[in-house]
Amino acid sequence: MSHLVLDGLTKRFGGFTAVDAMNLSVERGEFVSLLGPSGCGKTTTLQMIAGFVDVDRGGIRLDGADLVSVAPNKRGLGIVFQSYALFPHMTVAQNIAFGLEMRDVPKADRDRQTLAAMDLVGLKGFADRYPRRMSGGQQQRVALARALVIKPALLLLDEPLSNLDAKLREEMQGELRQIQRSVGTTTILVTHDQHEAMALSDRIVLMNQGRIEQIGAPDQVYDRPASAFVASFLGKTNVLSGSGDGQGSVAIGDLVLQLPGAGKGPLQLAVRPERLSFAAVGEPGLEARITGRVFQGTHWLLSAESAAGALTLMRGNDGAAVPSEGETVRLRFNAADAALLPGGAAP
Ligand SMILES: Nc1ncnc2c1ncn2[C@@H]1O[C@H](COP(=O)(O)OP(=O)(O)OP(=O)(O)O)[C@@H](O)[C@H]1O
Repeated sequence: MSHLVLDGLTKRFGGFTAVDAMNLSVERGEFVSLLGPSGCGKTTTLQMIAGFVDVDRGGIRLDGADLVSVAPNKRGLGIVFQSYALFPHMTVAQNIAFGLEMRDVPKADRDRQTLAAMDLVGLKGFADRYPRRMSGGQQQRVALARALVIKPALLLLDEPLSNLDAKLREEMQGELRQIQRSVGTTTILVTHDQHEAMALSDRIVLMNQGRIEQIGAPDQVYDRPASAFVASFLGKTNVLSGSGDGQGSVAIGDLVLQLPGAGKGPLQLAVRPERLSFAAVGEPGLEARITGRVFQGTHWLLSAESAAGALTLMRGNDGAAVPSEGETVRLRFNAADAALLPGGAAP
């Protein structure tokens, strides 16, 4: 049985549907991210799981038992928000121990569990510190320890790292993942940051306008986007126009690829910039004119125009010549690196 199940979960605000019949099953110990643009319904979904927003239709089940009818404070969930929401008048240890106190855990056990939680998040020795004398990263560790110390059935994280600067955020991502693995708590993260979702998650739920566009492991949604929306939201991608012969052959310029499942007539393919390379002399390719190039340290990002559409490609900074603006190149890619987008293929 899945640990957490959302079954046709729906939320409306007036006439507006913020979350539209969402179905999702999360396994025990899984780290799942809800990812999508602002306003797509991520936070509303998380808030329904937490019990802070009422469910209009559909169900939420934890270990098979209905969660919707359980009061928010009885759901036994650990929650960390973007704002640390620590009690300013309490020390780190008091902040962390608060949930245990509410649950009438005896003092000796409380102290032991609080110390263990501080250790877990790397805050050993901070017991008597007050939150205002701590950095943002440290405060967020306290919030995480406070959420985990009650051994929650689920850990709900709403943009927990977005107040931190880029370098610290990256460090904390690694730590958060490690901590989650070591405690094994089923975790749902809300984020609009694709890199964060890819770095942390076992699976990503890509949302758009209250609906799920795709669910899959990070490499799966990145490499095999199910829609043009997913392809463009998750990293840079090229949407190229081609034409199918109805028998699995697709022509993109002079390049002909075998793509089983491709229909007849005009269609669209998503190809990542890093999967485009230059065709060898005499090899068929898609002709493209370089329109710009930007140096990024480890690589160059080149923009180009072709008959199949505008595109972006990458060249590693490995000493090889990089074409200049105005130059014409011929590009190729493998059929395995192209994702056929729905809607583009005529029957
Ligand atoms: N209490 C409310 N009353 C009316 N509309 C609401 C309410 N809460 C959310 N909404 C609307 O529902 C939609 C989904 O909001 P939600 O906060 O879930 O999006 P989100 O994906 O988490 O976005 P963000 O990343 O900006 O937080 C938005 O259009 C929002 O304006």
